[in-house]
Amino acid sequence: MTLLSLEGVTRHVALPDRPPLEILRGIDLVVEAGDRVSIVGRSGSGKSTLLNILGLLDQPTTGRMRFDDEPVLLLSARRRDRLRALAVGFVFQQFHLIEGLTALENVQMPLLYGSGAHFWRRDRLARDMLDRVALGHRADAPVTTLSGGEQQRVAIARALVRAPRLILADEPTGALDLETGATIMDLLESVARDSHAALVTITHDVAVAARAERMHRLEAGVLSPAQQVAEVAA
Ligand SMILES: Nc1ncnc2c1ncn2[C@@H]1O[C@H](COP(=O)(O)OP(=O)(O)OP(=O)(O)O)[C@@H](O)[C@H]1O
Repeated sequence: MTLLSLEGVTRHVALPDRPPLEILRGIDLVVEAGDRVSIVGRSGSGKSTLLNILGLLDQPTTGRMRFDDEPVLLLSARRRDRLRALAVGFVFQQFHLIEGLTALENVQMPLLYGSGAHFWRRDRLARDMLDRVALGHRADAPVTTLSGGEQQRVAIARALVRAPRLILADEPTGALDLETGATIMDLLESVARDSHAALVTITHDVAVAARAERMHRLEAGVLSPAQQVAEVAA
């Protein structure tokens, strides 16, 4: 079942006294439910711009995009925000945890704005998620006392606590050493698989990209499928 599809998607930015900047050009991409996809690109290739579109944070300038069979460009901003909150979990390079809060409170954050059932069960749901990332014993620790790898595990628990159908991971291992990064990818893939969520990883790290079932290369705003690691590394 197709979760997300983009057809001929572009993103232009208006610049004063100059023609618009074409950041993304003719992007075609299909993400199936439970898929594992990676997108590799150098700095400035348009990765963040594409991630914002995939995560319903920004709109394409032109083209077609469907999320869960809904035409994204025709949705109201309110409906799009709701769809994002329900269906998308984000994992970032710099974790983006709230420093004054504990691990448990961070994981509960997305549940504060969810349905009543989520809200009232937030303690149990967040503790279960922390158990799944093997951090149940640190639930009450302030996140600032955790290591980088542990903080990323909290961020993964937070991204998954509302059981999103799409997880967007933006350089998820970028702030971690090699070994911790590999452990984090193992964990991210396994919790995504258990939750039947599709995982789209955006990275410049070819080893991380090669873990996906399907690789793509983004170059100067053009996305192309890559069969082999050598194609994304080139
Ligand atoms: N609002 C904007 N106004 C002008 N230029 C922009 C704007 N947004 C993005 N760009 C330019 O578009 C290009 C792609 O930006 P984007 O942030 O998507 O790249 P990226 O691949 O994520 O880069 P990095 O890996 O360095 O974060 C860059 O050259 C950037 O400077």
